[in-house]
Amino acid sequence: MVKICCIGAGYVGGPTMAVIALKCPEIEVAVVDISVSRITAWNSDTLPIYEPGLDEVVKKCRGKNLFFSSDVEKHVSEADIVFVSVNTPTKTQGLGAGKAADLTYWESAARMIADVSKSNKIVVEKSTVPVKTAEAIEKILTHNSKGIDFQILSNPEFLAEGTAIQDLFNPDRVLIGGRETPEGQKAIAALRDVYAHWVPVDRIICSNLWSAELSKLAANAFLAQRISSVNAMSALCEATGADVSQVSHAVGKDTRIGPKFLNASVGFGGSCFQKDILNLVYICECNGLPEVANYWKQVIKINDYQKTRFVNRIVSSMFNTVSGKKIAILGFAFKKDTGDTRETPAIDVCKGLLGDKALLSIYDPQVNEEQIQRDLAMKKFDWDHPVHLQPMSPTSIKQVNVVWDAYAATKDAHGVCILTEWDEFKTLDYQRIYDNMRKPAFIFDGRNVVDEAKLRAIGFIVYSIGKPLDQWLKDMPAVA
Ligand SMILES: NC(=O)c1ccc[n+]([C@@H]2O[C@H](COP(=O)([O-])OP(=O)(O)OC[C@H]3O[C@@H](n4cnc5c(N)ncnc54)[C@H](O)[C@@H]3O)[C@@H](O)[C@H]2O)c1
Ligand SMILES: O=c1ccn([C@@H]2O[C@H](COP(=O)(O)OP(=O)(O)O[C@H]3O[C@H](CO)[C@@H](O)[C@H](O)[C@H]3O)[C@@H](O)[C@H]2O)c(=O)[nH]1
Repeated sequence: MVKICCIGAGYVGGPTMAVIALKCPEIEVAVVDISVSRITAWNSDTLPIYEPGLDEVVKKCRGKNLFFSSDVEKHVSEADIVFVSVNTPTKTQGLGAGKAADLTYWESAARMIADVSKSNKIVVEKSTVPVKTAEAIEKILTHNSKGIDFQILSNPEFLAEGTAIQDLFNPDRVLIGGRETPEGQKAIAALRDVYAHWVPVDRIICSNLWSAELSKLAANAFLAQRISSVNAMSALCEATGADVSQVSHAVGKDTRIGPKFLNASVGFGGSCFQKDILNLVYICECNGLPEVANYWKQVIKINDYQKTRFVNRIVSSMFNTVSGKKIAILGFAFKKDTGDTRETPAIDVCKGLLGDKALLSIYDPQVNEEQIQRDLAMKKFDWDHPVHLQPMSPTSIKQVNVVWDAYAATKDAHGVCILTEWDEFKTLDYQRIYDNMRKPAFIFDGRNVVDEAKLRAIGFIVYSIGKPLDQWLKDMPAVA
């Protein structure tokens, strides 16, 4: 029986391995992690991550050919294929701080693999890593190999959160990079056989190692660039009276451009886009390509601009101060259908409003108070470390109140900000919300989910990203 072990039971390792176990009943899959609490949660009825469809897949395989364990060394030593799906955070100190990927966790996983291995292994990079990481890992493994043969493959993951199971069941492509030697090609074939259990072979792309590593960074940079492009347009739409939804629709109808990923928003979030672009920028700089680095840096700059612009709109339209005013925040996750808050634009918007002394009442159907307080207290990039190594927040922020209902959040509020596109925000009883708010009552829609005309008819002053402005907002221009 082929044995697979995945180091890292996170958003990628957990769902990816659960799907491999489901689709390949004759393969034994073990997912291991240094975080005991994560493993305990994977073995319980409440999984550590919320992802539609994940519970069913885990329930079908857990205890049969899918195991979650904190006995990392045992499972690694027994495996034929070892996936490494650990954190690759942005460095916060030292060379490349604020940009370069911190490979501490990757390196420690590689050294552990070398230490405990007694048989030949294929080691698969699942984490997103800088180009040429495979070479570094190869050096660590071969210098400590005790005669064991290690083949390194790059198999980046393209799943998006909220649709992870769907994406894993039906991927646009699976990418496998390996050495162009006979042994490298044999390793590629072995991994291809695993995916071929359910992925059509024409969607399994094989390449050299460096192309596979770079393709992951490139794909995320292109996706994020589309959002920054449409967000840049949204600012111009507000200035000119154009409507960004109409512009996106018209532009996306061009089959060369396509309609996806053209929704203007308060900014992109999530654990990957910013981190991976910063990593790409650093690699360009290290390779003596400052123009290319600056080109990609702009994608992040526009994203930061969009979040600041949103906060400035709120404050300026509410008579240039939100001090002591209750503002309801609807949605805190970085997108709908996930409880993940990593790099969510809500953190920057909330911090901006708190900086102007607002009182925040936050509601998100999947994010609890402890998480929100941690996020608002944490320093930039600290979130991307194993949970038990993250600094604890010393105190909770008193101006922040977390509630479990949109109506409680909005009661007596001066303004409402929609920061995640949860479906339930489309069908709220906005008349009831308006009746219970202070007047004038404002709605700032950072996701373009509400029907502005209906809300205006109720009496709200409405701001929707990239849409023609109310007279009120035109009269109170925001400083960009
Ligand atoms: N989240 C996504 O949607 C996504 C998608 C594609 C790629 N990625 C990439 O995949 C990687 C993992 O991302 P994630 O979102 O799953 O992160 P995560 O933080 O959810 O999970 C990583 C896990 O690795 C564990 N870990 C760290 N070092 C370890 C070690 N030495 N031994 C055992 N366990 C260890 C941590 O405790 C943690 O549970 C990152 O490189 C990320 O960029 C993420
Ligand atoms: O038109 C759009 C599409 C997305 N977003 C925002 O962009 C962010 C990222 O969304 P999405 O890409 O759907 O989610 P992620 O889970 O971050 O997935 C991205 O990052 C993963 C990690 O690398 C990759 O595997 C995926 O392919 C890539 O889509 C979220 O805040 C979205 O709200 C927009 O603002 N407008």
